[in-house]
This record gives sequence, structure tokens and C-alpha cells, in this order.
Amino acid sequence: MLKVLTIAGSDCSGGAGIQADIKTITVHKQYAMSVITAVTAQNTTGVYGIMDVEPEFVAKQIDCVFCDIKPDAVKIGMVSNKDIIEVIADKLEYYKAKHIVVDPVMVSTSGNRLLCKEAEETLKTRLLPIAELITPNIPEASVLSEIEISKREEMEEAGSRLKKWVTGSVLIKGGHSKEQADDLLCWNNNINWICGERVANPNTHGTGCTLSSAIACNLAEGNNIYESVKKAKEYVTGALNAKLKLGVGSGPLNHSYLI
Ligand SMILES: Nc1ncnc2c1ncn2[C@@H]1O[C@H](COP(=O)(O)OP(=O)(O)OP(=O)(O)O)[C@@H](O)[C@H]1O
Ligand SMILES: Cc1ncc(COP(=O)(O)O)c(N)n1
Repeated sequence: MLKVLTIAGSDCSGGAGIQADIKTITVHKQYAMSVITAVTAQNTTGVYGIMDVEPEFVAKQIDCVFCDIKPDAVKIGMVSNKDIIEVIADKLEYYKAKHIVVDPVMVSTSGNRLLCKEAEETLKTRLLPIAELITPNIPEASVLSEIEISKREEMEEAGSRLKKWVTGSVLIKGGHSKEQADDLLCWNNNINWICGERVANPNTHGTGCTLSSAIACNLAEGNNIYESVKKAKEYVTGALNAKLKLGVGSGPLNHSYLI
């Protein structure tokens, strides 16, 4: 059985973070492992508290995973501070982790900061370079590329700029765009639009977490970046289409549609 590790924050309401990742990996019939970087108190209406895990304890969790059940792919989500980012980068380099997908989570859908402003530079210099693929949404791609994005041409410009300084590939997710839900993939020397219907569903909590963990599963299976992203996008579209109405705010996806 293929094994996928998620390194991310816990969402007690089950829609995003570690919980979304474990559901996604399980539906992909793979074995899920988790290293928790922070415990959040949140639900469909917002994030009400964040308790970071001590960096040494993040390191200890990574050691326990890699010394025993070595993952075939790793997804990294919410990492709130510099010290946690440093230990994750050190450990993944040490263990020569394969197929690393980094979702550079900065702010939740509900508008709360999940990464401290001071840690943005460390995310850029330590985590993005070890990724096979990074998956910023439009606001994150704007911060990282320093390009204001409001239309497709600007997504392309930001993608090309990011591709120049990350070693791996770049996927700019289009969920925040006003038009289609099309994502832009810059890989090798290719730029491809991964197009998808915009599902009329306000319950999009955890779409980014779900997409990145599905990509990690597809890479673990041996698919190339393009195929991995395409299949993962289909998974997210299916989970949005299988509408679930939970909570009073922006609710979670329905992962059970394939079971
Ligand atoms: N309404 C929608 N219909 C179809 N696909 C969508 C919709 N909203 C988001 N997506 C897709 O979901 C994936 C995640 O994109 P999005 O831009 O929402 O990321 P994100 O902001 O990181 O997600 P999150 O809400 O978890 O923070 C992308 O593939 C995007 O195209
Ligand atoms: C632990 C954790 N990780 C990631 C997100 C981002 O997801 P969203 O933008 O859908 O709130 C989140 N809210 N919580």
C-alpha cells in the first residue's frame, strides 16, 4: 500500500487541514500519516484560536514517521512560524523525502492569518525550494510573486516569475477568481490551464488542502505532475458537486462521493 504523510494543522471541525488530508488520502485507498504543526480551534465560521506545536516536537513526529513507515509522498499545509518551517525543511532534506507538495497556506477562507507575516520569507527560502510542486491560491501567488493578480494574464506572469525561483513546478489555483475555476500549471517548460467548471456551491472550506493531498497521492502512484493535478482537480470538483450542507458558514466538501 502507498503511504502519504501530511504535515499540517489540525482543524477540529474536520473541513480543512490534517482532517481533510486524511479523508482525501483514505478515499485514494492509500495509508495516511500525519505530523501536526498546530492545533486550531475553528469551524465553518472562522478560526478562534491557534496553538503551535513546539518545533522540537514537530521534529520528533517526523523522526517517528521516517524511521519506521517511510512515506511515498509528503504534503505540507499550515506551518505557522519560522522555527517550525526550519525543522520541517531540515528533516525532509535529511530523510531525502520524495514527492513533496507544498500548499503555502497563509490566510484561511474566513480571513484569519495561519502563517505569521515574519515567516513568509522563511517559507520562501526553506520550504518552496524543496517542493516538487507548490500550490498557492491567487492571494498567496500575489504575495510570493509580488504581482497583483486580477486576470488570467497576470496569473501567467506570476506563474512564470515563481517558476524561475522554485526548483519544482507551480500551480496557481483559480478558486478565488471571479470567472472560471481554472488553475494554471507551470511545469518543465510548459504552461497549461487546468480548466474546470465553477460549481455553484458556497461550501468550499478545505478545497486547497484537499487538492494538494490528492496531488500527493497521485504523485505517489507514479503519475506525472500534469496528470496528478488533473486527477486531483477532478476529485475536488466531484467533492464540491456532491454537495454537503454542514455548519452555518462556508462548509466542508463531501469526500464520501466515491465510496
Ligand atoms: N466553486 C468552485 N468550483 C469548482 N472548483 C473550485 C471552486 N472553488 C475552488 N475550486 C477549486 O478548488 C481548488 C482549490 O482552489 P482555491 O483557490 O479555492 O484554493 P485555496 O484558497 O487554497 O483553498 P482553501 O479554501 O482550502 O483555502 C482549485 O482546484 C480550484 O479551482
Ligand atoms: C488547519 C488549517 N489548514 C488550512 C486551512 C485553510 O483552509 P481554508 O482556506 O479552506 O480555511 C485551515 N482553515 N485550517
